[in-house]
Amino acid sequence: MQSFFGNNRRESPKPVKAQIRGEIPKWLQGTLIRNGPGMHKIGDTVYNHWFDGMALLHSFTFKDGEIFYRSKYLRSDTYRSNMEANRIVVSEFGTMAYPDPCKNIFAKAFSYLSHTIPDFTDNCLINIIRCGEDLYASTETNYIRKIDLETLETNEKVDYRKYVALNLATSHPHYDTNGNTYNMGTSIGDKGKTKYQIIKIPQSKPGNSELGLATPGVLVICSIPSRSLLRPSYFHSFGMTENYIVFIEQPFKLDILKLATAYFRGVNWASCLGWYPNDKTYIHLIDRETKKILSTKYYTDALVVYHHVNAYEEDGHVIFDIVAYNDNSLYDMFYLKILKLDDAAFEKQGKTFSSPSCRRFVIPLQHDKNVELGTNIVTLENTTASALKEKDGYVYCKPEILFEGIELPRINYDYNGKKYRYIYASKVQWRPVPTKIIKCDILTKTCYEWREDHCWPAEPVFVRAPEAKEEDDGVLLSSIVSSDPKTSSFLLVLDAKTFKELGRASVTADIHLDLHGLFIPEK
Ligand SMILES: CC1=C(/C=C/C(C)=C/C=C/C(C)=C/C=O)C(C)(C)CCC1
Ligand SMILES: [Fe+2]
Repeated sequence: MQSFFGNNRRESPKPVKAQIRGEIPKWLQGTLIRNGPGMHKIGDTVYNHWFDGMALLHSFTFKDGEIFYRSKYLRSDTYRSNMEANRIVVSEFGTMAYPDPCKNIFAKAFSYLSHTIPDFTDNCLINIIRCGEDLYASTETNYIRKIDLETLETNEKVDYRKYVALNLATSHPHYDTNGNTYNMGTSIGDKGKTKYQIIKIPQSKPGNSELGLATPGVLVICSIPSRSLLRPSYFHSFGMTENYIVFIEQPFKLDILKLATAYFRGVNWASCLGWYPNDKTYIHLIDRETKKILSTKYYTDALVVYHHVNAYEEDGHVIFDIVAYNDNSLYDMFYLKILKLDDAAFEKQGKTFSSPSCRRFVIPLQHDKNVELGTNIVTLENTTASALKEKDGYVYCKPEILFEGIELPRINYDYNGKKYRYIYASKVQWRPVPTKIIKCDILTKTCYEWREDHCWPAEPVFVRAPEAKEEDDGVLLSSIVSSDPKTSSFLLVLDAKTFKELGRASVTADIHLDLHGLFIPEK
């Protein structure tokens, strides 16, 4: 496990033909493009955290029964500056960079003061997002980088701030069936206010290089005032049903004053995230039509969620599923000094971290105003999730635990915002790194697992079969990194219904453990 994480991966900018074993479905035409950290050491300087590494894009292209692999480092401004200096000169999530130490002290003093709300990095390493025909590499700052699907080359640098007041934006947008993209972010201290913004990016006409320039361009659907001006909640994703946006304002907060002073306090951005276990977690439902926030104050106990799984409406309830933790320790687990521990030490350390559970919340949209305080106002059948009516318009919600130990959840996205049955995810046991791929059947509560020795699977991506009738008619794609020097890494293709292996495509290239990605079908 040790060597695994911290070493730099070589890019393979030219297509590498994969060695195929088994039967890859002929209908599978298109490109799986994914993103993740690939370079953790620059010159003599090393990043502290796995989420700091230079973004390495990679892709598997399925064409007429053949599969080609390629990978290329994102040529972000950060990448270029670091390469030019042959050391880390731009700060990331877990690593604060300082100007050349031998620079005179005035330059240093000046550079300290110029880092109030810092100009964040454009090392977009987390995901790939679609705006109409255009693809962007994304992180959680205000920058995204347009990329070329085929060559993985880096194009325009786009700053959300040019279109909308956003200092941070998630890497987990949603898409509607008309090709519009929805995302959420945080506007810090604009006009003295801190608020969460839900934006809609209409699909840009092909060739428009700027983000969603199609008229009317980026739209703010709704602004949600942060409960705290200087400590807005951190959030990594959100939910969307046919009629509602689900936003969870959790007690895992970004301290703006700490953020603004981190630079000359010599600490990293990660240390500006704070966990407040005695605070509540507020659940906001925003009506997509009226753009209004529902007035009922739904809340639950303190939790930390990174990934929403899905959300839908049924019989006057909004049901949403999330992968949640009982504290904020996950991000601490990804410091490279932890990930490089040998297995025994890692296992001891790993057990101190809270593990994920997939939790279902059921939120009644209406309820009889006269019911007794303390009444459970969930009227939906066969769920143990509850919502207790309290005074002053508060409703205390408790989830049903669907599954334990799953992360990086994906679904058949045709069912996003709709009642669904299957979750495809990575299974993690006391270590954040996925060791198995799993299919969870919400109806029967049964799971199927795939694992193999020395194999480290990525988040499984579902691709629907052409004449799909059922939700799980399709395949699952996962790039599997092999830690056995005698075995090449490979792309695994599973039948999503039977969870049986259909085939695998071995690649003699340096495949890295990545974070998230997308399958783009051949047009
Ligand atoms: C640089 C930077 C940030 C980066 C956050 C990152 C890079 C988060 C990555 C999260 C992942 C990969 C989660 C996986 O599930 C913040 C904290 C938003 C704000 C300050 C500047
Ligand atoms: Fe994520």
